[in-house]
This record gives sequence, C-alpha cells and structure tokens, in this order.
Amino acid sequence: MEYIAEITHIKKQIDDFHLGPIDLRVEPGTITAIVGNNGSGKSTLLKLIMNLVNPDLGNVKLFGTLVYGEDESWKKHIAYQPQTVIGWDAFNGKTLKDFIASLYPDWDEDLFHNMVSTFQIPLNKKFNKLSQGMQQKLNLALTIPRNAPLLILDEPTSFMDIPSKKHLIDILVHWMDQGDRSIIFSSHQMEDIKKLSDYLFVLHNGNMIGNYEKDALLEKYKSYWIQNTTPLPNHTIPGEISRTDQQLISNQADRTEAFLMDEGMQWTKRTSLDLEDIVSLLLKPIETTNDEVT
Ligand SMILES: Nc1ncnc2c1ncn2[C@@H]1O[C@H](COP(=O)(O)OP(=O)(O)OP(=O)(O)O)[C@@H](O)[C@H]1O
Repeated sequence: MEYIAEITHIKKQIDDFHLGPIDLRVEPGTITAIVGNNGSGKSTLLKLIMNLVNPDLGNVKLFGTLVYGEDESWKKHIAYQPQTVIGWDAFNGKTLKDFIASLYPDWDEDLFHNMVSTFQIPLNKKFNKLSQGMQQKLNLALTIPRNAPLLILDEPTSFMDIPSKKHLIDILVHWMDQGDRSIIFSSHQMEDIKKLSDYLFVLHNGNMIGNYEKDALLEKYKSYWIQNTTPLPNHTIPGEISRTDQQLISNQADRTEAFLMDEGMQWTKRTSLDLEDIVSLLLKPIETTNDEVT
C-alpha cells in the first residue's frame, strides 16, 4: 500500500513538552481527525508533518518522499491551513486569491467563488480587518480550492458560527467525492469529527493513545445494564473499562458479551456510546483505559 503520509517513530521536545513517539499511516481516500486535550501536541504534529518543525527523532514521508532535504516535490501535493497565517494582514482577499491561485495549477476558481458566496466573505477588506471567524473562512477559501490530493487543516472551524460549520462539512464531503483525496485535520468540534472522520488519531499530553477507525470505536464501546438478580463478579470482566452498580462500560463488546453469555448473566439494556463519550474515555489517564481497540 502506498501511503499518503507515513510518520515513523517521531519524537519532539519543546521546552518541557514531549511529543511522541508517534507512528501514523494515512491511506489514500481517508479522513483522519487529530483529537486531543489542549496542549496535547496536535498543531505541533501537523507542523512536523509539514516540515515546519524538525523532529528530534523519527521521520515523515509524504507521497513516498522524506520531507527533509532538497526534494520538496511533496509540497505541490499538499494544501495546509495553519491556525494562524503570517504575512497576510496587509492584503485583501482578492489580492491574496490572485497570488495563491497563480501558484496552484489545479486551482478551482468556481469552488473559491462558491465558498466566498456561501460564507459571505468580503474580498475587498484587508485580512487584519476581518473578524477571526471571517479570517478562518477566507483562509479555508484560499486553501481548499488548491485541489491538492492531501488537505491538512489545523482546527478549521474553531471560530465559526454553527451554520458555517455545517456548510464547511458539506463542502469537504463534496470535495472528497471528486477523486482520490485525503484530509488530516485537528479539531475539538465533535460534530465535525463525527461527520467527517474515518479515523481518529488520539493524543493525550503529547502521548499517542492510538489511531482508531471511527466505526470500530462505535461498534466496540457499549454500555450494559445487568439484571439485578445476577451480581457482577468482583474481578474485571473482559472488555470492562468502568462500572457503577449494575452498569458496565466495555470497549470490547464482543468479548464482554461472550463472557456474560457464558456466565448466564443477562443484560436488560445495551446502548452504544456517543463518540464524544468514547473520546472522553480515551483521554482519561492512560492507566485506567483498556487500550486494545484498533
Ligand atoms: N514555539 C513554541 N515554543 C514553546 N512551546 C511551544 C511552541 N509550540 C508549541 N509549544 C508547546 O507545545 C505544546 C503543544 O502545543 P500544540 O499547540 O501543539 O497543542 P494543541 O494540541 O494543538 O493545543 P490546542 O488544542 O490548545 O490548540 C504546548 O505545551 C505548547 O505550549
């Protein structure tokens, strides 16, 4: 399999913050959400991927090419939206668009104008005169139409109002439908993560918790209410990650159910967990999670 991005055993220390070791492989045609607590290293990881920060150890390959050294051919395959852009303040949207469009041969002018009209972006105002949300929208309108096969977005909707977030999800879904494209984005917005991602790459205080297929997570995390007549055993049962009275939460539903059936224990109710609850469980201190879900 030719991966779009291959991150191998990357480590980085910035002052007293340690990131890694991190291993991540991104397949073509997929969307990966980088999820984690504040300061967990999401932006730093994206900068490492873009070769804007050098790793202390490990390496990054994009489209089969190491991102260090003289061969920068990988750059033309990537459109990166950083959280803050430097150097745009004095220019208006029209000038920025003319400059950026000239650099990208596959620039999609129609998509740019659709985004300008959907988000009602004033193209005649200087970048530093726009609100934070509007700056974010213009930044996206100057990034997505580059039509590079890999789109990297750092918290794309953090300042956006609710309808705009929904519009952006539609735009990205449509963008993905048009070819063999991939997205890596960092986000705290559960709606974006739920609707867009195929994979969740979870970070906690610089540590990699895991790279999870979203559908597998939703399938494996279940909550059970066990009949009062059959008390739960004192020991931890397969898959169990927490319990209160007769309620049990498992991250390996198949193993838990096999055990309960073997022991003749019946549940009166079984529910799937929300992705938000699952992420909260994954971000709990590492020693309390049973991390076998892949
Ligand atoms: N240039 C820098 N100088 C000093 N510390 C830095 C620098 N860049 C990042 N850090 C530190 O690295 C850690 C990770 O920061 P990063 O911005 O990658 O986290 P994040 O997960 O994106 O956070 P958030 O969700 O709050 O945006 C933080 O502790 C931050 O203070």
